[in-house]
Amino acid sequence: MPPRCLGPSHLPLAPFLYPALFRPRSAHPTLLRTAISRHSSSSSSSSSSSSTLNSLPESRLNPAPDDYAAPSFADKAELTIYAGRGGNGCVSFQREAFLPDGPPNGGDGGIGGNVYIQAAHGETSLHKLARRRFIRAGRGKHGQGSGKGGMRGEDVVITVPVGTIVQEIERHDPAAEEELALRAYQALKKQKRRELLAQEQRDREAKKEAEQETEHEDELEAELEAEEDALDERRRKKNSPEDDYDPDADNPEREKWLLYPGMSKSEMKSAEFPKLPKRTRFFQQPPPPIYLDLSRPTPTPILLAVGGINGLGNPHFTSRNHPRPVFATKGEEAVTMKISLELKLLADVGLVGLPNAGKSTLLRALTNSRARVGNWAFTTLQPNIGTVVLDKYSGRPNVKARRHRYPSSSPDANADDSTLGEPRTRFTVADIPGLIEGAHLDRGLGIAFLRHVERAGVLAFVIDLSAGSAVAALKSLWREVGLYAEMRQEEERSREFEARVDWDLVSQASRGPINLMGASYGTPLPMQEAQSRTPTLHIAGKPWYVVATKADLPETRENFKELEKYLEDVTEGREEHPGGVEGAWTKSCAAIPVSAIKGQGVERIVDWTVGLLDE
Ligand SMILES: Nc1nc2c(ncn2[C@@H]2O[C@H](COP(=O)(O)OP(=O)(O)OP(=O)(O)O)[C@@H](O)[C@H]2O)c(=O)[nH]1
Ligand SMILES: [Mg+2]
Repeated sequence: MPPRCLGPSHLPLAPFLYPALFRPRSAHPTLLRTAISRHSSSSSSSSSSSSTLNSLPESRLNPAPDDYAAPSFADKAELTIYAGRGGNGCVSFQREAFLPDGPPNGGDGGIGGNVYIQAAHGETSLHKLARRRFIRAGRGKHGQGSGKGGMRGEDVVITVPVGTIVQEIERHDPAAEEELALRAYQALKKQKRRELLAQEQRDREAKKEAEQETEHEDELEAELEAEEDALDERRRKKNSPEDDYDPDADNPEREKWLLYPGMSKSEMKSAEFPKLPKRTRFFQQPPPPIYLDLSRPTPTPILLAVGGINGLGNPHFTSRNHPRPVFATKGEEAVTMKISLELKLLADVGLVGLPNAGKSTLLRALTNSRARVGNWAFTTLQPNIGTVVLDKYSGRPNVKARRHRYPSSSPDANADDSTLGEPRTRFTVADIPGLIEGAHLDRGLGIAFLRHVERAGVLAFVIDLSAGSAVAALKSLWREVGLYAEMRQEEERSREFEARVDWDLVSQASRGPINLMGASYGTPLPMQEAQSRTPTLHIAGKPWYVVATKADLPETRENFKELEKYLEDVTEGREEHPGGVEGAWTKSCAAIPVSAIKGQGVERIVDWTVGLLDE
């Protein structure tokens, strides 16, 4: 269905909104009435006082410079996460009256807690996580006497906003390191044994030769000499550092044992341990590097770092050789990981414009936002998100919409169940700081904020009709956006990380936390692959339109006419796309004249946007 926009006949607007220039589309009277009543009530309610900045009365849409709400916001955070280590096993024996040598009854330690991550609606910023910096899961408690097992360490779930990208920076996995140390030790041991055997062989051969060469007369003398030599040799070997080598002394496995408290050092040194039982973690640690693109709410938490294995109590080691084992095993150290979180807000519409174009005023006019407005460049320093409510819960939605889908989801992927198939009741609008020429080179407030509109379903270019040629402004904005998109694509291509979330599997998993690398989930599917396949055009492939704002100001009409003519040419193919991108979306390029400060014309934006989102 084509985007809908209200025709001039339905709009009791001032002549500066050029109704004759606006292309007629199907109208939606219900929406119109509510939208108009909302804005007229909001502007009339506060028309008594007057603003110091312009001649218009102070209102919600023309607020005083200090009338704004600035919620805390951070779109980047770096966290160090610590999974909990496992609790130690306990060495203990039953003691009772008339039972001096009771059986072993040491309890097992508790398993360490895991660290998970989950994307949820409702979260909009990473500032709390950025302040925390460290996240620790609970450690498993040690086992106790009388067979008491230690408590399991508490799991931690990191909740992030939908649209967060998680990247692993570094990790320390003691279990993997231990495994390496053990392998190195076994290789060394093998080599030593081989050397010893070779030495013995050589000695035997030398002795044999000496025996053959010796004459009968001095046989006795030679034998004595040989014996002396052998004795010397043995003495020399004994004093040599090589002979000090005790194959078991630096066995890394010894480190894993825990001995009965109060045992002397020599006892500890001479203690003989059985073979360590082979144990695996209950959850498998996802292999490095982790890369997650949480562009949809995750129904269940995703595992990041696995807690350590618990130690075993001494009853596990009772055997014929060790009827009263005075040892237990220690709990395993757990994974430590450094991750970076980057939030790309997921709004349906992204407002892109030069500084002071009127983006924040437009956001205020469209939504209940209290974004800061000021007559100077870079009033907005952080992205603002507002929600346009279409359904007033008065029975049926004001705008009939089909399905609400996430813009970044691939067509065949299952979206979050809670939002699929529902009529559209709202959409979100992101207002970002203004862009200046060279923004893609990080000039002005730079590209840092362009990523917030990168994922929007629709782009709205907000252009100030009173500030020079609107066509030139549009071209310059598209140039910046296009160059940014190019840079992002380069980045994506050279990215070595592979995403590892299989969203289909994630949505199938009905309950319990997700272990991405668990055997039951099979080979992980690189989600990024699915995503990078679709947006070859990246931002240029998205539907867009122009909001020509400040239309109430004098002498803006010609500028708008020129803009509209230009956009018509772009739609018809007579002019190339303003960003010069081949194959970019030019299906129905429209310019909507508005006076955001008076709340006039903004309802057209709502209707047009819904049309584009549902296209
Ligand atoms: N006359 C008129 N003035 C407007 C309109 N919209 C915004 N303004 C004024 O333009 C100035 C800038 O508005 P903002 O909404 O702060 O502009 P912005 O694009 O968010 O600016 P930055 O955040 O700095 O990029 C303010 O003084 C507004 O009152 C409009 O429709 N008509
Ligand atoms: Mg602003």
